[in-house]
Amino acid sequence: MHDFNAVGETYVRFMKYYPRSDDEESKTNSVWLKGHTDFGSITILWSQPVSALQILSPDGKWRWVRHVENALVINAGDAMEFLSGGFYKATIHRVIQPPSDQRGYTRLGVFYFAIPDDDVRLVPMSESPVLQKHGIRRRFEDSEAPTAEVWRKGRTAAYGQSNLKKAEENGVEEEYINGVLVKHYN
Ligand SMILES: O=C(O)CCC(=O)C(=O)O
Ligand SMILES: [Fe+2]
Repeated sequence: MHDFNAVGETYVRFMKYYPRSDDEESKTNSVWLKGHTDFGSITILWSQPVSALQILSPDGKWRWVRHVENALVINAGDAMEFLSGGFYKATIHRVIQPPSDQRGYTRLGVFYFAIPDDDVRLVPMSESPVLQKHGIRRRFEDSEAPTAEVWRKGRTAAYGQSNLKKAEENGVEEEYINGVLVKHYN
């Protein structure tokens, strides 16, 4: 599934966030990267001291991911949710302006995005006794489940391009990618 010799797009990203002006912050509501899920299986983030990453908790509150020295933060992604039949939910996370005592620093991010090999079909591992015990939630009929390649290309192509429709109730932006509802949380 994550075979070193197979074709796929597992990658490492190194990213620097520079402090923004008050004008930029007010135009973007202090959101640096909108709420989203990553599309691979897991993402490994090196914990680093300038807080900015938040996750959306099931109670609807955004919570800071606290820095722990030398720790790794692991996010489950879409592929993990599909393969585990919903047992592991893709983490909804965002990046916002750091708390006031940490503003003014350049923030470094180092991320490892593990993505299943291109030819892996994202169907639940229904032979797993754990999933059988907890129940399997399918997002697609197995016959229509996308491969990792189709899913990652769909999600990548959609970045910044699609016309997002604001959902009436809560202001969450939504789009369909290969028949699956993808949400962007502000
Ligand atoms: O900067 C961060 O801590 C997270 C970045 C992120 O979520 C992403 O690049 O997908
Ligand atoms: Fe992310």
